[in-house]
This record gives sequence, structure tokens and C-alpha cells, in this order.
Amino acid sequence: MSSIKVAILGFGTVGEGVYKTINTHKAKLEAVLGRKVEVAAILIKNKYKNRGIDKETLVTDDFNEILKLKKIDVVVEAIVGQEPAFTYIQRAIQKGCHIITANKEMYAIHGRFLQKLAAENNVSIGFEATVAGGVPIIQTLQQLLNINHIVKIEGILNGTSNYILSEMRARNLSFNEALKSAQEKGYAEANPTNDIEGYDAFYKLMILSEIAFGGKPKWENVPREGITAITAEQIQEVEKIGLRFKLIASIQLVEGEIIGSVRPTLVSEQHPLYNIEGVENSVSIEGDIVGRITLQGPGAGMLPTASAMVEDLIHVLVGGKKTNDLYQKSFVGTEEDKKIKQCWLMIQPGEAELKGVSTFMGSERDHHVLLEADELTISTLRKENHWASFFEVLGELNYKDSVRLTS
Ligand SMILES: NC(=O)C1=CN([C@@H]2O[C@H](COP(=O)(O)OP(=O)(O)OC[C@H]3O[C@@H](n4cnc5c(N)ncnc54)[C@H](OP(=O)(O)O)[C@@H]3O)[C@@H](O)[C@H]2O)C=CC1
Ligand SMILES: N[C@@H](CC=O)C(=O)O
Repeated sequence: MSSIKVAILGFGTVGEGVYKTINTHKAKLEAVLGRKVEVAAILIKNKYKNRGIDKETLVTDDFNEILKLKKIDVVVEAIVGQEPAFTYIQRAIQKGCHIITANKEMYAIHGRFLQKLAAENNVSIGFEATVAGGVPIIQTLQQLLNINHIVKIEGILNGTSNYILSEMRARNLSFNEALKSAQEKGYAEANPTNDIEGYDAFYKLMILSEIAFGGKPKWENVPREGITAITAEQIQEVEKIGLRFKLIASIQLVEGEIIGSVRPTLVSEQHPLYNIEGVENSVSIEGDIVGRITLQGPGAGMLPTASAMVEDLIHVLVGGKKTNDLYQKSFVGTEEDKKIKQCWLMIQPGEAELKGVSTFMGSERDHHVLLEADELTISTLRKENHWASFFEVLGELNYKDSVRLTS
């Protein structure tokens, strides 16, 4: 019986990880799939890099050469950014290849279109690696979507920024030292702006929104903030009152509307996300029947990402649940959807008077104010007190009381 022929686009952290994993897990793959899996071709940009790839494998910088091969069953896409990835994937689908992608930026934008094209061409797309690295969040959501109604998804979706915040806190590294280390370990994107400014977590959140709710909020309505404004002093200061910074991505139904955000948030010792450190990601899904399910694991890196992609081989070849079905889902809200009041910590750097809030909590030196307010009130306070920082707090705090504000 002929082997399953795979082409890998990109041979960086992820592409190389997939190549190695296919070779180290040949026997297991053959046992599960009933046929050998062979990497027939690899697309790269720089032809002159030495990569230690088997001589039998075509290594090329020209995608046309890959499409000209007599047979390619699966195209694994692990290059960076929207283009040329989007064009290559469309052409591969039209040629009858299944697709496995890790490219969340491309998929967040073009996923719906590609799923439709894949259905028309009778092939499947695996995209587990687009969200949370090695954590099987996509498959889990798909399992939950038959009867459960998903109400909320919240978590840490970017390994690089969680790693940076952890290293700054635990090892007193500067932001730049921690970022450099994340790049050396293969966690950060080639252009780390996507990681540290929250775009990467945002794209992942939009992919989750599409499968959980059958749609996305308007992108311009989703507040997105990264971790670059957080100072080492702030990290040490909030540590003293039992809080840690985490870049939290959240998407939920509020009064029938899909509301999302990506922003640095303060998490208290009692909260499950408090101990998610380093490159770990953690995602909680709330379903109306099952309640809350939390998945945790490595959010980036060579082998965790390769794990998600190689597992997707089984999904696309043995016909896991057709992901396209999920895109046919229409968005339905429930009566339980309600507005949730949030708790916020305001950190004021100097002696300046805080407008719109009367009570101070914490010591005079620290200038912390704990507030209970909705988004609208906080956005007004932000404008009036532009020198101060406002962070949402997750979990319980030991402060006796807080300042209650309503819009
Ligand atoms: N790193 C991680 O932990 C994770 C990454 N991802 C996603 O996986 C994808 C790959 O990431 P990663 O491996 O880290 O990236 P790298 O920068 O390490 O590797 C990118 C690879 O793509 C190749 N490439 C780039 N542009 C082109 C092009 N125009 N034509 C052909 N080849 C090209 C590069 O070629 P050359 O080697 O010649 O320069 C390189 O081999 C990204 O979309 C990323 O967001 C997803 C989950 C985790
Ligand atoms: N750069 C990303 C890689 C995985 O998606 C991250 O750090 O999470």
C-alpha cells in the first residue's frame, strides 16, 4: 500500500518539530493510520541553510515544485503571517490536499473561507496548533459543542508573554532579557510584536470565538493590550499584596452579544491562573451543562506544537468531526447571559489626586485602590486619571472592602 505523503511548508521551530516527530513516531503513525507516513517535500525560504533533512526529501524554495509532485496527501503549513501562506493553502486545497496549519494570524482572518473551500474540495483542515500550542483546546471544544452551549472561554493564550512576566517576577530579568530568552527557546514569533502587544492572543481568541459561538465580535470592538507597559516595579509591588500579572484573553456571551478582550490582568493567589507560569497556557471553557473545564499545558515550543500538528494528521486523515460543520453553527444566546461586575486594581504612581473615587485602600506609599465597577465606569476613570494604571483582578483578594462604582 502506498505511503501517506506529507509536504511541510516552513522548517523553523514548528516545521522542524513536525519533521522530527514524524520520523521519531513512524511506527505509531503506521499502526494508527495503517500506512507509512513520509515527508516528501519541505518548503523553505533560504536554500543555503544546512538543515539535516533526509536526501530523499525534496527541499525547495518554490511552492510550484511541491504542487507538481505526483501525490501529496497532506500539506502542513508552518510559515509566518497571512501571505504567502493563505495563497499556498488555497492552491493545496484545490489540488485535493488536506491541510494542517499552525498559523493563527492567517487562520483567524481566513479560517471561515478556507473551511468552505475545503468542504467544496472534500478535504479537511486541522488547526489545533493555532491556539495554545500543545493544549488540545480545539478538539475539546469540538467534543463539547454537540449539546453544550458555551458561555465563556478565558485563559492565558500566549506562551511568550506569560514566560516574560514569570521571568521578570521570579528571576528579576529585565523585559528585554526575558524576551531574548523566549526567542532563543523558539516561543516568540519572528516579529515578537505579535506576542508582546497581544495580537497573537487576540488571533487565538478570535479562532476560539468562531468555533464556540459560530461567529466573532467586531475586531475593532475587542480591547487588545499587551504587556509592554507593565514595569518591573509594578510586578514586584502587586506581588506584595498577593497578585500576579497575567495576559488574559476572554470571550463570553453578555446579554446575547459576543464580548472579548485581551489585556494584562491581576490574578490573586486563590485563582487557578495564579500558578500558570513560564510558557504554560491555561484555558477554561464554561458550558451550560458541563460547567467549567480547564486545560493546561505548554503553549509554545517545538515539540508541544508538533504534537498538536501530528495529532491533527489523524484528525484530517481518519475523518475526525468535520470542522466545517462548526462554521455552519449560528450564534444563539441564552437567558442566563448576564452582565458581570468586575473587580479592578488601580495603581497610582505619585501623589496625584484620583478623580471620581473617594476611598483609598492599601498603604499610602503603595497607592492602591480596589474598585468594583463595569467596563464603562473604568473607561471613564481611565480618561480622568490617565496617569494611573487599571487592571482587572481575577480571584479573591484579602482587602476588607472595596469602592463600589456604577456607571
Ligand atoms: N513557535 C511556536 O512555538 C509556535 C508557532 N506557531 C505558528 O507556527 C508558524 C511557524 O512558526 P515558527 O516555526 O516559530 O517560525 P520560524 O520563524 O521559526 O520559522 C518559519 C519558517 O518558515 C519559512 N518561511 C518563512 N517565510 C517563507 C516563505 N515566504 N516561503 C517559504 N518559507 C518561508 C522560514 O524559512 P527559512 O528557514 O528559510 O528562513 C522558516 O523555516 C507561525 O505561523 C507561528 O505563529 C504556532 C504555535 C506555536
Ligand atoms: N508565539 C506564540 C507561539 C504559539 O502560538 C506564543 O508564545 O504563544
